[in-house]
Amino acid sequence: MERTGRIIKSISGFYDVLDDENEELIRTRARGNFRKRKIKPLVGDKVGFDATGDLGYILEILPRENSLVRPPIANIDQAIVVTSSAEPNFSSNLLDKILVNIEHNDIEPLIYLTKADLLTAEKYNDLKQILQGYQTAGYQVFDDQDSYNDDQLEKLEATFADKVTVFTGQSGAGKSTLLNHIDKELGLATAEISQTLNRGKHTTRQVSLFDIADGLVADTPGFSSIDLMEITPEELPSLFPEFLKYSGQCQFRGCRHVNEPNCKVKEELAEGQIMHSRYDNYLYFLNEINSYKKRY
Ligand SMILES: Nc1nc2c(ncn2[C@@H]2O[C@H](COP(=O)(O)OP(=O)(O)OP(=O)(O)O)[C@@H](O)[C@H]2O)c(=O)[nH]1
Ligand SMILES: [Zn+2]
Repeated sequence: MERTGRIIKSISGFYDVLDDENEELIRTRARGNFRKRKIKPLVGDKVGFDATGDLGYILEILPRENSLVRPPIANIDQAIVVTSSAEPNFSSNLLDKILVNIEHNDIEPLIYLTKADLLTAEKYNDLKQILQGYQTAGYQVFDDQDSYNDDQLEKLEATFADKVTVFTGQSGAGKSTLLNHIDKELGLATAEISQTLNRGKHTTRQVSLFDIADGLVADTPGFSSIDLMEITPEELPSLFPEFLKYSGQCQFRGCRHVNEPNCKVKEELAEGQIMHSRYDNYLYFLNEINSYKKRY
C-alpha cells in the first residue's frame, strides 16, 4: 500500500522520507520514470512512496505549492530573512530585493536582524526606526540588539510549528550562527567573514530539513547578489504589501504608481504612510526589470 511522507534530505540520488503516519525515516530512490520525465524530487516534496525492504521507492510527487531553485526546496511556508546590521552592512536595497523574491514565491518573509551588537547605540536606533517601517508595512520584525536574546529566540521558534521554514540572507549575515543558537545540537559550520572584501565565505552546502520546535527548518547557502529575473513589471507592485493596501483606490486598475494621475500609493507616500526607501527601491527594481527585457 502506498504511504505518504515528506522528503527531508537528499544525498546523491537517495531521498530520506519522513513518513506522515509514524514519523519513521525511510531511505528511498526515485523510480526511473521520474528521470525519464525529467522530474527531480526536491527536499520538501510531499510524496507517495512504497517501502517493503530496506529501501523505499518514490512513486509520485504531490503537487507543489512553490519551490525555490537556490536552495532547491519545495513547499516552503515562511522564510526568515537574516539581515545583517554590519559586516556586511545593512542595505535596504538588498533587503527589499530579497523580500520581493520571497513574495514572488508565495512565501511569507520574516525579518531577523543580526550583528546589531557591532553598532553604536545611535546607529542601532536609526536602524530600528527603519525596521519599524517594515513592521508597519506588514512584516514581522525581530530587531533586538542582541540577536540571541532568549525571549526573541523563543518568539522566533514559536513561528515554526507545522510549517516549513527556510533561513535565507546574504552570505555572512549569520544564518548558521542563528540556527545553532536555536538548536544547540545542529553544529552547522560557520565562518569568519573575509574582512577585506566585507563579504562572507560560502560555508553552507547541503540542503536538509531539521525538525525544530514542531516544524521543519532549513539553512540555505548564502548569496552575494540576487536578481529579479523571474519578476515581471506587472507583478512587481503586487510584491510590496503596503502598496497592495492602497492600490485598490488608485484611479487606474493595474496602476504602476509611477506617473499615473490619482495614484493612492503616491498620495500615501507623500503623507508618510509608505516609506520613501521602499518606494525608491520599487522604482529602481522596475527599471532593472525593464532593462532585462531590452537585453533579451
Ligand atoms: N558580532 C556578531 N557576529 C556574528 C553574529 N552572528 C554571526 N556572527 C559572525 O558572523 C560570521 C558569519 O556567520 P555565519 O553564521 O557563518 O553566516 P551565514 O549567514 O551562515 O554565512 P553563509 O553560510 O556564507 O551563508 C561568523 O564569524 C559569526 O560568528 C552576531 O549577532 N554578532
Ligand atoms: Zn497607483
